[in-house]
Amino acid sequence: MPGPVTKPRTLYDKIWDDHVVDIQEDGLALIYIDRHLVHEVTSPQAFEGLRTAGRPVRRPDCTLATVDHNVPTDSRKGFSSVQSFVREPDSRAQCVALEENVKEFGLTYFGMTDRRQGIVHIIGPEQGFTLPGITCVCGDSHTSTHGAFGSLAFGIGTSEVEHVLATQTLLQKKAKNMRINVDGELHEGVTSKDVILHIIGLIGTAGGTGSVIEYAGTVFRGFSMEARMSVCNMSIEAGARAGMVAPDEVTFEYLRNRPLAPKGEAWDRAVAYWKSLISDEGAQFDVEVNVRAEDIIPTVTWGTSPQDVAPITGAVPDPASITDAVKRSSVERSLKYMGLVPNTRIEDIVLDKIFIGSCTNSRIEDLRSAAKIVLAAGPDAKVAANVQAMVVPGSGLVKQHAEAEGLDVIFKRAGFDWREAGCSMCLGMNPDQLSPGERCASTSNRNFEGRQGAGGRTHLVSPAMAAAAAMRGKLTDVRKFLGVDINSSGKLKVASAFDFLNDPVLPPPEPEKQEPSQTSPKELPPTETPSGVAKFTIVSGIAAPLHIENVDTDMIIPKQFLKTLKRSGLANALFFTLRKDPHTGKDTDFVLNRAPYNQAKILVCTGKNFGCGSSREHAPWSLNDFGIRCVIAPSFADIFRNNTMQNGMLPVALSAEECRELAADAEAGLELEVDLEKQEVRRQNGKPAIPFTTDPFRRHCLLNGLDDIALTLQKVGAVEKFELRRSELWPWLDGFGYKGKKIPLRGTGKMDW
Ligand SMILES: CC(C)[C@H](C(=O)O)[C@@H](O)C(=O)O
Ligand code: SF4
Repeated sequence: MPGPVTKPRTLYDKIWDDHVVDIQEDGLALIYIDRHLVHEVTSPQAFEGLRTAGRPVRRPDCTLATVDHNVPTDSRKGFSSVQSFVREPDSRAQCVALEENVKEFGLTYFGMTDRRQGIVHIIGPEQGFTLPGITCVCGDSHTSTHGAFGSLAFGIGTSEVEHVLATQTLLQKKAKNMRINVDGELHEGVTSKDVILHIIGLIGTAGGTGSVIEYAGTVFRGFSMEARMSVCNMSIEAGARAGMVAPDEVTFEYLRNRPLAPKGEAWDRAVAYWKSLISDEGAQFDVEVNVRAEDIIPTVTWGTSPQDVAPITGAVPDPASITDAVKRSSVERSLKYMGLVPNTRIEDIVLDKIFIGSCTNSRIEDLRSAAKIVLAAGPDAKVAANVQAMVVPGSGLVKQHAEAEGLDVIFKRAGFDWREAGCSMCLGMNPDQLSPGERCASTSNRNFEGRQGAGGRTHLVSPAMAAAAAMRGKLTDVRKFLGVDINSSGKLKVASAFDFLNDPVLPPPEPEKQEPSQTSPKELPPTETPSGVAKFTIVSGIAAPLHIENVDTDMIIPKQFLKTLKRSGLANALFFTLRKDPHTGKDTDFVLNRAPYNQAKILVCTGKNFGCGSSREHAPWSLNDFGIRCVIAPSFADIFRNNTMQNGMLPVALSAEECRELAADAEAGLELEVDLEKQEVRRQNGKPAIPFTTDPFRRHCLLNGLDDIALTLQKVGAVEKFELRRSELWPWLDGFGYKGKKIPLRGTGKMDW
């Protein structure tokens, strides 16, 4: 008898199905989390929450912590303690808090004297903590990096960090399946970074919203793990929930013998399972994008969004040629911030700083590719006199590896600064920052306003392009160092990188309407459950209009305010760079500084993709502190939307037209009323209320002020049952540890935990 016909599934479908602990009728699932990475910026409030509720960490064996964002990258030769080494008091407080928390909760921790310390997204793969087929989370948006191993890896906010620490699960709605195929052969000098920048240029920073991207095609198959990680890393810049590449021999070879990878018989069992992790023939993707490898050439960004890309042979766009008014004004704004004149040739852009580092590009292969260009410039070639250049390896082990290969010597001889591991000038939470007006070619992933320092200007590039830029002092086509005949490799659709401005590859995003639920309130958890968050029923009051697209969370709250150990006190930090004049420190005329909008309870944004970028829950915290309880926009970035609802706030997605109408009401001084029970926005001008939809479970929780963690803890039986099954099917996921496998450490030889 023929067996049951199973529907072909995607790689994402398979990992999802293998992790569902419990599913509600409305499709919201409780999924098990196999690996949790923790860093000092997004965890203090989560640990504090556990402490207050008297909850332990459920799976310390599946949790790994390190310090990365705040650590100074100065030499640690004279290091004696975190207290004396981290001089900036708020940075120090976060590092010390993590040290205390890992001790109190019994977690594995790579501290500053441990050579395994580094950026979370570098150390997870390096240790074999990241494995194929797992779910992996971290309070950090670039957790998407780990999807390169064929895992479901995504960033979460601090409330969700607390949820995972307490329950080892998360409440999730299944995302859409999106596949990006890049086939053909890349031109010489074109790297994984150019590929992902090109893709983001094509689909835009909201192109992947609500989706998990699978990267497929010959180009990704041919990529090393390092290259796949750089691509998956920037999935978040494409708006996606996660990015992934199906595991193959390249993946297995990378993982073999890593300290935390399975060994012996467990390894064979694991590989057999990992080999099943491919999208089946005929599996359905909701969105599919095809890119020709030959169309990609070294790519850079010119503006303040990762989608503002241009081929190195191109020029800065001219707003005058853009018909769409919102896009035109966004390009004008970017060019003004970037200090660039329309039509400037990209190769004429002169730089002040070069940064080679970050979780996108600070692995050994990245450093090799940069060093190769330095060498190609000639044995005595030096960094151009007008620039300062720095290399920041992603982890202590990458640094050690690079030094063993002599890469440090190549860099130092040419005049690069060779630093210790950390996030460094990617974000500048430590002392490595751009000064106002300084222009930097950076191998990081975000070129937002003020990202690398207030007033700093960032051009995103590959490590090889960064090295070329360092040697020439301006943005430079790296192929000039490789002896490539640029004209012959270029029957290129050079305009393609600008095409998104007028001709998007993807259809414009639909407003986010939810399906009405089948779930009856009876089936939802009881309202007597211990309540932890503020209720949201009706909010009425002043609405502030905002006409910006892709409002990123760096813009909502800049990095200097992420150093807090609390969830409150952030009202003044909200939209800080827009609200304060950088020179005088005085209030600008930004909408939230003006009466009556300084009393706003609702924010109406007419641009799509509100809250994109970083996972910082500080963004909704600061909105809340300011008094804004509801944000209305055409679409929201996934992590931001979750974060708001964790804080008793409501994101309302309406069509662009409806948002424009409500913004017009706001501009006319008319108040709005948002009613979650009735799911409508009421207006004062006699026009009909505008209906909206919210996920039924979330609505129930908001209306009743329910705390997710308390609700999930009621399902502990299902979680235990799942864990038993997990131990049987995937035994290598349990109880990792370094017992008996201690890596000798520098200095005292003591472990940090
Ligand atoms: C600090 C953290 C919340 C943040 C992120 O989520 O991405 C940071 O890593 C960043 O790159 O902005
Ligand atoms: S994007 Fe930058 S700041 Fe964020 S984790 Fe990566 S290196 Fe650190």
